[in-house]
Amino acid sequence: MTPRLSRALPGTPAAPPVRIVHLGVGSFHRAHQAWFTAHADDAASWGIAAFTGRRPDVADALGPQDGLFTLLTRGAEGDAYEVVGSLAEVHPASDHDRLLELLASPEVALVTITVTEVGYLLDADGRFDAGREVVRAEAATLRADPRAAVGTLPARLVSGLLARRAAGAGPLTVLSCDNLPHNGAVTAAVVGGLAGLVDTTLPAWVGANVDFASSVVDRITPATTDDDKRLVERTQGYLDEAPVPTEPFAEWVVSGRFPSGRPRWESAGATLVEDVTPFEQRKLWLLNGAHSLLAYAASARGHATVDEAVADPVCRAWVEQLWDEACRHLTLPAAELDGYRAALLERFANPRVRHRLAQVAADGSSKLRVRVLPVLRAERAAGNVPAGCATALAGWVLHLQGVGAPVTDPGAGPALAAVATNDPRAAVAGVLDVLAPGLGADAPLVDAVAARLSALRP
Ligand SMILES: NC(=O)c1ccc[n+]([C@@H]2O[C@H](COP(=O)([O-])OP(=O)(O)OC[C@H]3O[C@@H](n4cnc5c(N)ncnc54)[C@H](O)[C@@H]3O)[C@@H](O)[C@H]2O)c1
Ligand SMILES: O=P(O)(O)OC[C@@H](O)[C@@H](O)[C@H](O)[C@H](O)CO
Repeated sequence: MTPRLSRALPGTPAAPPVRIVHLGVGSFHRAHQAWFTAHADDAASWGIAAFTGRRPDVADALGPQDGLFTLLTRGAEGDAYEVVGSLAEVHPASDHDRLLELLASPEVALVTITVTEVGYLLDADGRFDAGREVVRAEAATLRADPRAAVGTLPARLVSGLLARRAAGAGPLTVLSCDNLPHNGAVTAAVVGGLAGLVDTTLPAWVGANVDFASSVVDRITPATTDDDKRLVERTQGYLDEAPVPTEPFAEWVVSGRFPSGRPRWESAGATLVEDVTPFEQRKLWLLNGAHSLLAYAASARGHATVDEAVADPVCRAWVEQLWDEACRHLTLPAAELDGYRAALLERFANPRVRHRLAQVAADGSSKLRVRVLPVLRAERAAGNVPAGCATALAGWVLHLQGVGAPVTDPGAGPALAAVATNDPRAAVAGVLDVLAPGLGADAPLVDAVAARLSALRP
């Protein structure tokens, strides 16, 4: 019988002591932060206790494997396999007591996060949505009992910080690794916002003790398939219920103070900077902007994966158009941007990554605000009507109308209501207003998006 991957198998790495807590252990955390941590030259001192974001699936799969998983790195020419050992513990989100115990320990220096854009509970303007029912309910729960089990990211962090303050466990860094602009400041704002609703003395303690670091993260990591599991079993001779396919490229640009220390991630290739903004805009506007454009507009043309889409000259021209628009507003040197674009096209074209457009398409109502709207606003301020942005937005309208990738977006209610009309201009104006109140009154923009909508409709 094929053995299950675990630390009992010969040659597998030992579990390092836990000094990092991660919230939201999906595929990306394992391909990125867990991999960088395992490759740092002080990896033996930095173990991760990882918690799922909501459902227990990943903890159920990784528990019997002692946190080990196979990273399946899919180069254009072939695969490489590596057992990653930095996850020392894996817990379901429901194991709140363990989260509090860890955050109350002075050994724990860092909390890292990947809970998707939606997990931060932001409103349309990107601010903490303190008016939500779930926020009010979890604030009341924590006021009544600071150790009570809570489920949202802000509430889990606030209850953990209350436990840390009570234990006198010292300062801590909270490091967001989600695709959000200013992810450190956003995390500080959501934690500060909820902290004030729970205990009026907590925001000052947080201000003095918690370092909200920022990072730009990059590694294209599609969801695991059953084929990936079979491939690992066939080639590696063990069963892994949770291998992670990813691409060879990996980038991490980090800015923070790290008062209680951190792994030497730079020894594994990460870049430590004072300000992540130029890298953040480059990545979100070029890589993620193009991804979202393709997820909607290329899936409407019948494409299923990113590599198929960029092999289609029509889709590739849309991407180049969007990139020309974005590059007019990026501050990095032109030669660097040209190199970045060329490398991106190569990464997108990797036929073995099989990144499904339907996966990228999820949660468009949150993603488009940070990936496409900033470029659109900059272009309109410069007097341009950007055709690439218009294609991305027209693709989203079409997607909401049921064409192309399916809609998986709990926040799409108002946009779905806006597109339920036979009048293309009204649908476009309604969607633009949902994305940014007032944008639907921009007649030249509405005309451009409506024209693209007619052109894209199959
Ligand atoms: N996959 C990639 O290529 C990639 C690359 C760069 C950055 N990221 C970032 O990582 C995030 C996760 O990507 P992934 O590939 O690991 O996805 P995944 O589906 O494998 O994991 C998502 C994780 O987020 C949690 N989550 C989802 N919605 C949540 C919510 N509302 N509240 C709390 N937790 C929630 C899930 O429980 C899970 O732990 C992305 O949304 C993005 O911000 C991903
Ligand atoms: O992970 P999401 O859902 O935020 O976005 C889907 C992709 O655009 C994204 O995961 C990219 O592959 C990634 O940002 C590359 O580093």
